[in-house]
Amino acid sequence: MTLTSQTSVENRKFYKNSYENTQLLKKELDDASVRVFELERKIRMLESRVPKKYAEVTFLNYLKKKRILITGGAGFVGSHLVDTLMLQGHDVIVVDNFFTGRKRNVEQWIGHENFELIHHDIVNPLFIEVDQIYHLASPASPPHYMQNPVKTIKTNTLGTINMLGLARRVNATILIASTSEVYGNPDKHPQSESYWGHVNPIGPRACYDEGKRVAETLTYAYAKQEHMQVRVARIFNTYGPRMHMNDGRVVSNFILQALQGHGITVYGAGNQTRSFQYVSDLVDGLISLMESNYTLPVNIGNPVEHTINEFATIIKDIVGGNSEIKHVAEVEDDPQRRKPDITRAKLYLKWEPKIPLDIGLQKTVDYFTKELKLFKLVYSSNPLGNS
Ligand SMILES: O=C(O)[C@H]1O[C@H](OP(=O)(O)OP(=O)(O)OC[C@H]2O[C@@H](n3ccc(=O)[nH]c3=O)[C@H](O)[C@@H]2O)[C@H](O)[C@@H](O)[C@@H]1O
Repeated sequence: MTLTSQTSVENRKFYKNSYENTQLLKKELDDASVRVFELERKIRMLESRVPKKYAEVTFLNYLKKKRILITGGAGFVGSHLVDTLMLQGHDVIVVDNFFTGRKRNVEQWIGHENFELIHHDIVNPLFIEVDQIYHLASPASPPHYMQNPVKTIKTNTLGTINMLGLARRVNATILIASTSEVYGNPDKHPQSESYWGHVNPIGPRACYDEGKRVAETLTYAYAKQEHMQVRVARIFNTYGPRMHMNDGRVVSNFILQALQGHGITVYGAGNQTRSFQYVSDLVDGLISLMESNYTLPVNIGNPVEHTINEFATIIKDIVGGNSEIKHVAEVEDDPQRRKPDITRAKLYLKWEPKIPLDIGLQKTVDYFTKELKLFKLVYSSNPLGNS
């Protein structure tokens, strides 16, 4: 064998060995990740056997402590409201059918003496004793509410009747979570509460838009006829941690796409606008409204408005990476401009949003980064998703 051919054999051997070593290391790393994941699961299981540590809640005497029902309390917004009201020291009862809500969102309170979780669909009547009701139950993301439009209408009509009936029976104050969607594709800008809206009653969004409009109508009919204490919050686009990975709304879609280096999907030309509020601002607004004496609808939203194109760039800049912004088909009846006029909230609730978009988005990006890591670990250890 010549010297050159001997060297090339050695080179091949060297590369083969280092390739095999890398593959071996990669496999060991993957196995270690799975083992860490399984150990974490075991630790969680063992921890569940020892008495749980809860965040410290304020002590309220029986005159100040309220029994508060939150329908949809295991959902994205509901669970943040649960946290705040629990920390304030109230008795909190969550009712959820877990269609879009998750036990995981409220697991931090399960077992606490002030907390109760009821698996129940509010389309059926509910008989409990409470002082206040935050009625949040309904899917809110367009792909979710359009998936079963009849159920969405039932939840917002029958469900609302049941909750108004409960409030009447026990003389509770009830807050209805309405939406900016009652303004439809608005021909007035920004939208104030006196605007009656521009809704297509037979379009794909109608199940939600009209469902919420009927919910408002029912609320004021009950208030007038039964002399009840009612509050109506018209909630504008809201984002933050605990949004579902499959939520389908723009904030979670764009962040997850940017984090994974996928194309950022702008629907249509991207000139449509939205104004985004961080979830803690919404929670403060809802509590201020409930505690006020104001009975007419109030917009709760952040008036800082962006086009969806601008929003895609903002998220891309925060996340970094190489995602491209790609334009895909527009969605039917997509509202073209949306921005709340919050004069009423400022005047009657002394409320306005505090969290700037960049701060709120950073917290949301951090949340989705963790969620994605967990999802990948679960998936790699159990690709069929069997439990
Ligand atoms: O986020 C919310 O709180 C609101 O979200 C929805 O209303 P919408 O404004 O249509 O919410 P998104 O689905 O997040 O869409 C916002 C805009 O982004 C666009 N979009 C969405 C998702 C996506 O991947 N790409 C994209 O360009 C949509 O076409 C739309 O113009 C709900 O219908 C409201 O009830 C709810 O208050």
